[in-house]
Amino acid sequence: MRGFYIGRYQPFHDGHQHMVEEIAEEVDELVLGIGSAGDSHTTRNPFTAGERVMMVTKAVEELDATTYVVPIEDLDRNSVWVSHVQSMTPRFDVAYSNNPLVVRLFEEAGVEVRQSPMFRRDVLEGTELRERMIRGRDWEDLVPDAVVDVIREVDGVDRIRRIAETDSNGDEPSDQ
Ligand SMILES: Nc1ncnc2c1ncn2[C@@H]1O[C@H](COP(=O)(O)OP(=O)(O)OP(=O)(O)O)[C@@H](O)[C@H]1O
Ligand SMILES: NC(=O)c1ccc[n+]([C@@H]2O[C@H](COP(=O)(O)O)[C@@H](O)[C@H]2O)c1
Repeated sequence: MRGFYIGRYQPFHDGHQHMVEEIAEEVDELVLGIGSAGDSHTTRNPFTAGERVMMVTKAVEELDATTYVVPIEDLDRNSVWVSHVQSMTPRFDVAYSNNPLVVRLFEEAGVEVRQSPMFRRDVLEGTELRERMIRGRDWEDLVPDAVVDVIREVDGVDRIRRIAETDSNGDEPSDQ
């Protein structure tokens, strides 16, 4: 059986890793979708699709399940988004998500969806991690080691800080 799990992964953190490890116990193969692939260099989406491909590929290297990492750009039309996803990915039997819109779109398209409880959501949230990077607080213990390496390689913390400085009020833009 093949599963699909999509996220923006800005960045890929231990909550995602926890979910991926649980999913890997249920499936033989796993397709990881890098969502909003066209977005980068904003406070909400600082990392490029390529950088996120590196984070995810390295973080899941040790899993038993074969994994495929596929960047997927957003569409203006939610009603055809599932077809768009399916056109870009290996065929899958079940989709995993805790995002209500994603769950609804897959269910309406007749795809089985599995949800799971959030894991340590007080700290394991992309928004919280980006905020910590901007404010110079500890974040490294909340992501897989491979993700720390990638963020260092691309000088990601410096990028996020510079982007936040040039935003008018430092808040994340409500672009979604
Ligand atoms: N701590 C967590 N435990 C379990 N699932 C999580 C956790 N954090 C995110 N997820 C789920 O992983 C998927 C991808 O999430 P996403 O990349 O948006 O991360 P996020 O932490 O919610 O980031 P952001 O704060 O940037 O929106 C979604 O289905 C989301 O609900
Ligand atoms: N119409 C669309 O393009 C559409 C619809 C639903 C989800 N998505 C994407 O799927 C991903 C879902 O991941 P998150 O759970 O991290 O939000 C996001 O990148 C989101 O933009 C896109």
